[in-house]
Amino acid sequence: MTTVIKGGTIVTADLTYKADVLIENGVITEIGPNLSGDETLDATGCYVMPGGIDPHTHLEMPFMGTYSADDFESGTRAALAGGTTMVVDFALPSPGQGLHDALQMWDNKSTRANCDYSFHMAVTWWGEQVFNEMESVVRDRGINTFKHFMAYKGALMVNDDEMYASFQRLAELGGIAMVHAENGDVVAELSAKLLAEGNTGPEAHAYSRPSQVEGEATNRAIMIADMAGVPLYVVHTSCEEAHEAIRRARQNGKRVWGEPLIQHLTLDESEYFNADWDHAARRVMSPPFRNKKHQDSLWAGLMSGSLSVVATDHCAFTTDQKRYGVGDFTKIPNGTGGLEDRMPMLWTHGVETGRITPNEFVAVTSTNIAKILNCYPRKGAVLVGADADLVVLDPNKEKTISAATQQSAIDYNVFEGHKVKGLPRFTLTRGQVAIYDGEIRTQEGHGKFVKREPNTAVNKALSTWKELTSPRPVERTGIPATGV
Ligand SMILES: NC(=O)NCCC(=O)O
Ligand SMILES: [Zn+2]
Ligand SMILES: [Zn+2]
Repeated sequence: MTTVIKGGTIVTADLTYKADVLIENGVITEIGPNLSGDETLDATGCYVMPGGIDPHTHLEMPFMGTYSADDFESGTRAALAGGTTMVVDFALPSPGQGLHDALQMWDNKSTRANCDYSFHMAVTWWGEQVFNEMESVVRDRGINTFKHFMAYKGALMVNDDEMYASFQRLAELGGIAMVHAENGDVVAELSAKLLAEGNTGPEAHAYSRPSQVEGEATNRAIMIADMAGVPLYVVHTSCEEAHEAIRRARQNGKRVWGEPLIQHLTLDESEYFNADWDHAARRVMSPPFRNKKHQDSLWAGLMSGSLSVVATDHCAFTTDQKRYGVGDFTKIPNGTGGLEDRMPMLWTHGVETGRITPNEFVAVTSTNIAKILNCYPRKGAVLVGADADLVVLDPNKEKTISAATQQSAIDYNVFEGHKVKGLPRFTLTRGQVAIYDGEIRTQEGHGKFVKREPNTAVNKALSTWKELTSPRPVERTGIPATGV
């Protein structure tokens, strides 16, 4: 059975051209004019693009005394409805738990996925077992990215010595370090002070995490990664201070990538000052939403290339779950949704406004991610031989975002009421049409795990450079006799 996508304009990270796309057994087999197949998808007036890759999700994650509400079934259904065809979730060992043990739990949950997925591994504690298991996680399981939380003190946070040890290990293994960059010690101090002064509401979450805590931690992680000789990926970059650290590091030749979220690009801190407790608490996430100055910085980073990708950090909690934090903002589960909305929100606020081009849109939602995480060109490409993970985006299709019509399991949407233009006419996951003109045709269990090899070109270049410039003894001709 073959499928042809006919009459559309192909938009990739570097090209825009008219052609049909032929798909057989889940992969692209031909691109060109006048193709035909058993099934035809009419893409007239549409852009045919690589499906989105969301590099940062937390599906059914145990966190802050509960589990995030979207699992691999509802989460990947939401993803496909919005044009995203692959998610990368974080396998999170609890303190003392082995990495393979945690992976087993994520393997069990992910069997329900509707689209392909991969995992990042989190380093939530440090010891010989973690050091040893990292090797087989990279070599046997095909996971080359390891996240370190510099915040969530007393829970997931690791200290600088642990981070440095883990980064060095990753440099040896050809992996990539990731960080949640916030100074967890300062956040803990500020939170305790705010609570003691009677600041218990959701707005205090934002007060407890000013942009300086993120800027400091981002810069610290960059310097530690540079000393360890490992490439660094900074998740959910939300502010100018963090962006500035990334921008400066990149200009100085360091291998660093920054990942803004669609929430930080389009929603601001005024949400926390809403008089309705539920409204504000539903938007509690770390880092918190910022002001317009920070948003402009993030947009400029995407336009100039100092920031590389756009994610969601999809970690959705219901209103009831958010209410665990009534009377104490530190108990509000941190996280917001966005899987269904990332692509349409970015198209609307990025492409429709002229802030980014359609090709840049493809780069930051898909191709750059596939290249950094090392699954390109199987993913993130419209090329013969690539998986047929595609979105046929209709630039004239509009909707108003509403929890009433969303795929996510939660009872609200942080983008509620936002009008978006640029929606999938079709979304294909390895050739299977999962979204057909608004109709959900997802298949639970269709998704497969995507292995990602270590030692990317960036790893090789960085380790070559580090080796070349490493400290070595000076060769001297005349060495004086030992003094008495
Ligand atoms: N971001 C957030 O608030 N929740 C998800 C966990 C994390 O990435 O920090
Ligand atoms: Zn985080
Ligand atoms: Zn996250």
